[in-house]
Amino acid sequence: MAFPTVAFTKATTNPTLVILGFRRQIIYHIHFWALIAVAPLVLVQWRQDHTFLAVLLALFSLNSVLVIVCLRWWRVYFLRGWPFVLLALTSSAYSTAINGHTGLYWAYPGIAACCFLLPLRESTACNVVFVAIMACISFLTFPEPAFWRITFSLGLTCVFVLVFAWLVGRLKEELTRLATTDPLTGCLNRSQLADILNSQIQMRERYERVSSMILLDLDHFKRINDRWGHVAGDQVLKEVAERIHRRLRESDQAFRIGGEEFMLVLPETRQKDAEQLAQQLIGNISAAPFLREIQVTASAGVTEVKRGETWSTWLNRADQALYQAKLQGRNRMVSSRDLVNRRNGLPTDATPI
Ligand SMILES: Nc1nc2c(ncn2[C@@H]2O[C@H](COP(=O)(O)OP(=O)(O)OP(=O)(O)O)[C@@H](O)[C@H]2O)c(=O)[nH]1
Repeated sequence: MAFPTVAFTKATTNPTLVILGFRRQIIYHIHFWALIAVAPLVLVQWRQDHTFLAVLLALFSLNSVLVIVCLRWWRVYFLRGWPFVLLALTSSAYSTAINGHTGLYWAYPGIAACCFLLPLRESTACNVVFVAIMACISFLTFPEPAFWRITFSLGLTCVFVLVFAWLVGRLKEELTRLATTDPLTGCLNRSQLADILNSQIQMRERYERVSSMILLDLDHFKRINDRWGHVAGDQVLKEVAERIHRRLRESDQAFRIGGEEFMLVLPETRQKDAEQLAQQLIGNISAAPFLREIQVTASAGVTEVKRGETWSTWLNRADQALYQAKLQGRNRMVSSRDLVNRRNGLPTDATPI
């Protein structure tokens, strides 16, 4: 049987968006199948003169339709799972109180859905309260042996599904980490580069917040590989990343965007401060040899984001500055301001380290 699938994300290479797409699929399917199962019961309960229960189930079905429509046509989910959980658990508790076993059966899928719709802490709290309420109702409704069986089986279902949901959450985090970081250096890879640069551009457009970028490239890295071997080259890259991370702020982000090329995104940092940081990083890299004997230098291009530019033009300006640093003899930083000054015939302060 073919499941009703919905394209919740356009084809994307951003792992965070892919995960979000899967989450929406889960939410969609839970609401879709619950609607099919519960909608006919509105009529059944209405006919049995259980008006309050019929109203609860009608509200539940209405909420499911709303969520399905929002997800399918607008790809948004703003209800955060609470209406589903509250209506499902209240209906099954109330139905158990008036219908006995026929209501109780709905408690099990209700518990499972709760674990996937709410964050872990909220679903744990919600399920603990629900099992306690169901224990009270079954104590009053069923003989004592049945009360114990119901309470333990509901509790065990809770534990199983919570453990499963927790593991799925861990798996999701781990997959995101693996998909967004470079395994050698631990820096971010290119997968989220456009999103992160775009968010800095938006901060510039909306709130006049200034961000800067440093492109840092190791000099003559091919020679290091040729002379010391690829394994040593890998070790150098790893240590360069460590030296970079040691110097960065918590809010800064370091990407490895090519073999020996790093990109640093510095929120709330003006060009002048970014230039200083680039000089310090280049100094740190050349100051002490790697693996005790490998002398490494690096060149950098620095630029601040401008109003109205796209992330690719911003990156392009940094790239041109880096190119100039290489042309001017390497082991130095060139600022994009210098390029503009040079074009206008003004003095530049490209700084050899
Ligand atoms: N060990 C190692 N080497 C890599 C890795 N990725 C790329 N490289 C090497 O990095 C070198 C880059 O060489 P080039 O692009 O010519 O740059 P370069 O020698 O640093 O010269 P300039 O950038 O012009 O100073 C190549 O030899 C690649 O094989 C990696 O993950 N590990």
